[in-house]
Amino acid sequence: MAKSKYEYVKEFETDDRMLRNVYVLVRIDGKGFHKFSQTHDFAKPNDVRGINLMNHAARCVMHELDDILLAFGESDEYSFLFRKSTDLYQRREAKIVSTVVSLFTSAYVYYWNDYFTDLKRPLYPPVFDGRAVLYPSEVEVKDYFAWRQADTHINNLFNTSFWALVEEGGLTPKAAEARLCGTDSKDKNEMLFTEFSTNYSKLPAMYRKGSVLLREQIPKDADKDAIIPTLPETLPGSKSAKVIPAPGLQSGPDPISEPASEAPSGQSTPISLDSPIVVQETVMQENSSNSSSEGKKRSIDANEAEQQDVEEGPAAKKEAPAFKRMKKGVVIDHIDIIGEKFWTGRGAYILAPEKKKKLRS
Ligand SMILES: Nc1nc2c(ncn2[C@@H]2O[C@H](COP(=O)(O)OP(=O)(O)OP(=O)(O)O)[C@@H](O)[C@H]2O)c(=O)[nH]1
Ligand SMILES: [Mg+2]
Repeated sequence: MAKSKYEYVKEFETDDRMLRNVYVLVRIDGKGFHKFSQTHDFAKPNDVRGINLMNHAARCVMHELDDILLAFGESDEYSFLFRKSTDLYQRREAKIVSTVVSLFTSAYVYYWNDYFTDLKRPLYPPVFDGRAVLYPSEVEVKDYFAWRQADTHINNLFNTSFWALVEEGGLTPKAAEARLCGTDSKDKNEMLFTEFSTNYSKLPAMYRKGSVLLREQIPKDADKDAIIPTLPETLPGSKSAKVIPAPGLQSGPDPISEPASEAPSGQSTPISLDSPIVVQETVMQENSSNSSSEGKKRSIDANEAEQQDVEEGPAAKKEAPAFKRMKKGVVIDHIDIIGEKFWTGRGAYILAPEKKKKLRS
């Protein structure tokens, strides 16, 4: 076909294909969410409706883009890690970033009323920006997520202390800030406990640790939304996310070891691991009469499970609950991703070596 005389303008486009064989990390962040949260009367310091809506929007992104292995969200931001060998849009940066941002933002607005049930739609359109960062090795990927989760911890402890002083203690914001100036984590924990009877480590893990989206095995017949558990105290009354208030999801005693002194934002802080909430096992327990043994079957692969159903026959099938038939799904949890325990455990699949794929020439 003959080219039009105007077609030469295409030559002005820049080639923004990102380097191959490195991890692609896309982070989105709400623009002016300080004002947005005030305008929409978000609870301070954490609005459970807002957090669950962010989580829902992030899930939509993961459902759409299979190459995302892991996502982490806190406050008004979400990070998405793509597998090293992703060939999505031939790794063109603008296409990838704009797709993530656009899908996230439209889902945020689309599902708004499921969470903010008394307001049909946001009072003005929320805006998110996005960027892509390339990480050459597993070391930087782990440190990246440690950085974001340490940030969650530091900000949340500060905000919890700040709003306790203002809302319960009657201090002005300025006085509260002055009171917290120079304090470390231990001081804040102590203040919350002695002055406001708040045991910080017992606050919902979703506030303290952020939200982690993983790809794991889920029951084959599970509705992709139904598998998303939420802390009982965070039930948003969502219509689209059928929340399972699983018994194992209460925020129990949580021996998080606080950093000795406040690290500046951006510096990894040694936070110890507590017992993670194992979502899959919780779901299984709900369906199972023998929870402890059934819980161990969480790693059964979909084909393997179907095969077992066939081999074991109808008698075995009667005893075996339906969830033996598994598929990969997106699950949400609020666990420590700082430290090796996560990366060698539930997160092991994320950094596992990929099968060699022929690269496009
Ligand atoms: N009250 C309340 N505020 C929240 C919540 N989540 C996020 N925010 C607000 O969103 C802000 C997010 O921080 P930033 O991204 O640094 O602030 P921003 O106003 O979005 O600024 P830019 O990202 O630079 O545009 C927080 O400082 C809070 O003011 C929430 O659950 N409750
Ligand atoms: Mg922001």
